[in-house]
Amino acid sequence: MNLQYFDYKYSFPLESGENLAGFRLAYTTYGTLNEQSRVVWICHALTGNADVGDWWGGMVGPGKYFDSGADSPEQNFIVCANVIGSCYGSTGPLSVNPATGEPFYHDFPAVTIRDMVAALDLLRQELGIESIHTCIGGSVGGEQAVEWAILQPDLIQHLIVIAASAVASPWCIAFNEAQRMAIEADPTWRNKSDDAGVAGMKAARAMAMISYRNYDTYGFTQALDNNEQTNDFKAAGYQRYQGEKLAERFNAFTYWVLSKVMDSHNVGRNRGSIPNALGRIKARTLVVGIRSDLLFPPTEQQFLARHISDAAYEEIDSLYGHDGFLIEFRPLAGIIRKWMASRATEQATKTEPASSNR
Ligand SMILES: CC(=O)SCCNC(=O)CCNC(=O)[C@H](O)C(C)(C)COP(=O)(O)OP(=O)(O)OC[C@H]1O[C@@H](n2cnc3c(N)ncnc32)[C@H](O)[C@@H]1OP(=O)(O)O
Ligand SMILES: N[C@@H](CCO)C(=O)O
Repeated sequence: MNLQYFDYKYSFPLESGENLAGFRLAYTTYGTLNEQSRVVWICHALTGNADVGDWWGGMVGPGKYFDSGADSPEQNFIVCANVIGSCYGSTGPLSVNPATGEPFYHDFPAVTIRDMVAALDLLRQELGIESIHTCIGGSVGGEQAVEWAILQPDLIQHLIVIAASAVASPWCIAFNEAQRMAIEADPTWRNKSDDAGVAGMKAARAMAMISYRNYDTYGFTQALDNNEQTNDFKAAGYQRYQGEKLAERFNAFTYWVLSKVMDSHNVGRNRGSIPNALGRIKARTLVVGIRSDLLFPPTEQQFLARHISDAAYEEIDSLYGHDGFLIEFRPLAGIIRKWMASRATEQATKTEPASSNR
């Protein structure tokens, strides 16, 4: 992974009214940036990182839809940055608070999707990117992409939003609160140490998996071994394993902060209404829903598409529910390819000189 760092050394105001005395963003780029480049900005989801070629390997890489190879016709320059508040190289709760010389831990300020996007935009300026050909993200990544398209309507030409919403639903907030209650119930949570609340976070991740997947996912992947079984069910082992797996790469402080980021997402805040906010978007937009998504059900993506002026809506099937955006590469790439081709044809038709009937 070609991880690079952007250090912003000035005071960075947050939506909450608090400030960060500067921040760091870890990011990766693929391809070369020049006048011919097509800039593709990929926004990661809740526990993702800047290494998009790893977690979205079916979409990004040689021969994939987002190919940055010198021989590929698109000449993509792909950027993915770890968001503020996260723990993959960017400033977050485990970073040192310059005011105390100690990690922030519980004192990391509340951040929002808009704060994340403001930081991403400073990185964009640092890279000298004036226009983004495609800004794409799933889940919390899709929320960043939508906010960016609202905040800077002339920046993004093509916006692709997968399994995301305009506003956090009460259902989503309830899932997140239950997870935070699990973290709070961990007696180590008030400790000032990197591993505080880790047992609570494992339980939180197990809860979250139920919202990321669904009844059919578990039925298919964790079926009962036999009719005699009364204990040691596969599904139980899976839940515990997913908690352990996250604990190896994440911490409870970051999990807490990012779950609050999810809750506060509302494009309508201070903008009159949600439709008003979405009405500002000028990017040609593709919104993709996943039929089996329990957490961000397709009605939420249909709402986005209805209120964004130049938007198309598509749906995919997936056994994996919400997490389908991380897994269903083939249908996703197919939908995007088809939509991009139709938009290119439309553009070409619009820019062709009017045909003469003389
Ligand atoms: C930095 C980042 O990771 S970005 C954040 C998000 N990234 C991702 O979610 C990656 C996307 N990929 C995936 O979700 C998966 O790899 C899939 C969906 C492609 C495969 O589906 P699944 O096999 O159901 O994957 P899932 O991740 O749910 O579980 C697989 C793991 O659970 C384990 N597992 C499965 N069933 C059980 C069980 N009954 N008991 C214990 N462990 C189990 C598997 O051995 C496997 O372990 P491994 O990850 O160490 O190899
Ligand atoms: N599996 C995803 C779900 C949230 O979109 C993640 O952990 O980021």
